Amino acid sequence: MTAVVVEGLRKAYGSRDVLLGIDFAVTEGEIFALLGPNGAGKTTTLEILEGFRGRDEGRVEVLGMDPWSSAVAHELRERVGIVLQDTAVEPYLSVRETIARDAGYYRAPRDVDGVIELVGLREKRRAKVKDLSGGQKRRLDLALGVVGNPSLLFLDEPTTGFDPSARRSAWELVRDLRDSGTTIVLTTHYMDEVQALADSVTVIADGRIVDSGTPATLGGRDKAFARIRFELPPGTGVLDLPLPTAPPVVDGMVHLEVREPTAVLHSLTGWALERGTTLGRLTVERPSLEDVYLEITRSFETGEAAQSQQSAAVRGRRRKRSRT
Ligand SMILES: Nc1ncnc2c1ncn2[C@@H]1O[C@H](COP(=O)(O)OP(=O)(O)OP(=O)(O)O)[C@@H](O)[C@H]1O
Repeated sequence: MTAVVVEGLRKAYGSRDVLLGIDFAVTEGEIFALLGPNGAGKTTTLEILEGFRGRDEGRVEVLGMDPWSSAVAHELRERVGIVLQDTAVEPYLSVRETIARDAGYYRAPRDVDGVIELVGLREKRRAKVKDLSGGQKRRLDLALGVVGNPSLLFLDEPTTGFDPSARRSAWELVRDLRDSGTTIVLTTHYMDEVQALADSVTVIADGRIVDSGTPATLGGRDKAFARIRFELPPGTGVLDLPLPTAPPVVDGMVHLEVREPTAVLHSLTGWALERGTTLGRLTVERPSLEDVYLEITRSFETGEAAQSQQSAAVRGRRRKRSRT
């Protein structure tokens, strides 16, 4: 089953085309990551899916509904959770009061104390919102996104400002939500977050989809050459190595690139052991998700710095949830 369908989606702000006909689908029960450089059009896409922004062209379905149709606004609010980059909440309410108040807006909310536990704010449940740290405030945002027990959850850069251990807990929470059947659409600039969480990934740049796949296959990562590096054992030369051709040696390290490293490693390590020696500082690496992401988006980065500043400047205005 498909939770979100986007086909031929186009959007312009004035004369500036921002989405140039994008297509993607989110399968029910998966964590779907929408990635792209600053100004690529991710927030615009999310806002269209969330029903905060209209589109110029294309088909958009969220849980089988058109998010821009006012007839479904109530149903969408019941079934879709949203964690924005910064949610406005009453500063003088306590954490528990804030969550309990939001819970009251839903037909079948989660248990308030259960949600507080889930996001790790038990110690802070009586603290006023204004006294929370940045990371604790983001946890509260997360709590407000899930308290309605949504079947689809939008997470816009959910762990920005979290310390490493809070990020791990947030990842666990997101996985738990997915495992309990919630579909999750995530945007983030952290590739380790994508690697840890995403079932599928779509990269958008300059208003177009430029690649999609899983964290393992994006950018042909699974087919990329493996890089093997090791120190040439003392008293040996490259020609002694059990390899068809002599590999390059840079700063005393042998550099090899092979499609499938198992057999090569087997003969190299066997060769070293037979000689009673080792392959010092041996590493085997494939390109990381960050490497392939940077490669995919490299050509789109130029000229985006100015756009990104513009993007930050307009964010405040757009995040007021007005329908435009
Ligand atoms: N309300 C608006 N009016 C005019 N231009 C806008 C508006 N909102 C966004 N833009 C422009 O549309 C482009 C896409 O912006 P968007 O915020 O969707 O990108 P993004 O991928 O979310 O970026 P970031 O990673 O910086 O959050 C940017 O060039 C931005 O300046």
